[in-house]
Formats: sequence, structure tokens, C-alpha cells
Amino acid sequence: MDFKDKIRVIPDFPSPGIRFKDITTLLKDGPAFRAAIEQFKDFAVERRADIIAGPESRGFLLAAPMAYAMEKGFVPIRKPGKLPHETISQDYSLEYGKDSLEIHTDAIQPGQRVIIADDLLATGGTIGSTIQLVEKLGGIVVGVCFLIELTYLNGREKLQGYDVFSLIQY
Ligand SMILES: O=P(O)(O)OC[C@H]1O[C@H](OP(=O)(O)OP(=O)(O)O)[C@H](O)[C@@H]1O
Ligand SMILES: Nc1ncnc2[nH]cnc12
Repeated sequence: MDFKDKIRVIPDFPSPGIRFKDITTLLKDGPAFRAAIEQFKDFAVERRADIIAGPESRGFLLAAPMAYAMEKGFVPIRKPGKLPHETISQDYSLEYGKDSLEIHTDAIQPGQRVIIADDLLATGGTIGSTIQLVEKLGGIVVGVCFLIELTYLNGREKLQGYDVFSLIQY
């Protein structure tokens, strides 16, 4: 399967100079979506993951089906003010702005083996913040997986020491 063929690139979105990688074209293609989730699942099974976490919002589209396919739990990592119970939060910056993420304090048990999934690695801000939240709760990040990696933004440099998998590179 050539996954890159399934991605649509939109110039100057959401701001001039950004070449936005649109994954909706892959998601609406049933066999491609399924094949991508299967690859993520294989990565997570090999690393003996106990639970799958994903950052809002596009991370949910991959982490949740992956967890379902493995019969494991899914942990949403959300933008501020969305989670109803006690949370911890972490600020970060990304290719086109700044934001913050939160996790429920009881979402992960100390020692649990966690895989984090997101659609895209750009600067690594989102994933770095997600990893910090999981580790603050005592989770062990056994792998991180992405559909897309923008290698020219060097996000991988922030992930040294972590097991990183990406399906498509630009
Ligand atoms: O590596 P980074 O520089 O952090 O960029 C990558 C992140 O940017 C996008 O999310 P965005 O914050 O645009 O939110 P969305 O998923 O809700 O669209 C994307 O889904 C990744 O999570
Ligand atoms: N170029 C890009 N395309 C899609 N999502 C992104 N998130 C950060 N940079 C992005």
C-alpha cells in the first residue's frame, strides 16, 4: 500500500507557507485506513503495550481504533478545559502556534506500558508534551507512532531515546 498517495497536500493552510498534510483522504479510504491501523497495531503489539494514548484531535482518529483493534484501553489527551475530572497540564508550541494539553490524573497507572499515536510529527511539540504528561503519571512510553513525519522540522530530535515509527515521510 502506498500510503503517501492517499494524503492530500494543501498549500498555505492554515497560514501562508504551511503545506498542510490532509489525512481525510486516507481516512475515507476504507482499506487504506484499515491497513494503517493494522501497522500501528503491529508496532504496539510488538512492544507489549498495555494502553494507547492519543492527543486531541487528530490523534484520536488513530489511537482509538488502534486500541479497539487490540482490545486495549484508550486515553484521550485533550486541549484545556475539556476533561471533567482532576487533570495535569503541559504547555507546548507547534508549527503554527502555541497550545496546552491535559490528561486525567487517573488515566494511567504507574508502570503501565503506553503507546502514543498521532497523525503527524512536525516540530515535536505536541508529542513532547504528551510524553511528559504520560511520564508524570508514571507511565512507560514504549513507543510513539505517526502516520506522517515532516523530517525537515526535525521533530525526531526531541524524541531521542524513544522508539519512533512513522508510516509516511516528507
Ligand atoms: O509536532 P507538532 O509541531 O506539535 O505538530 C503536530 C501536531 O499538530 C497537529 O495538531 P493540531 O494542534 O493542529 O490540532 P488538531 O489535531 O486538533 O487539528 C497534528 O495533529 C499534531 O498533533
Ligand atoms: N504541515 C502540517 N500539516 C498537517 N498538520 C500539521 N500539524 C503541524 N504541521 C502540520
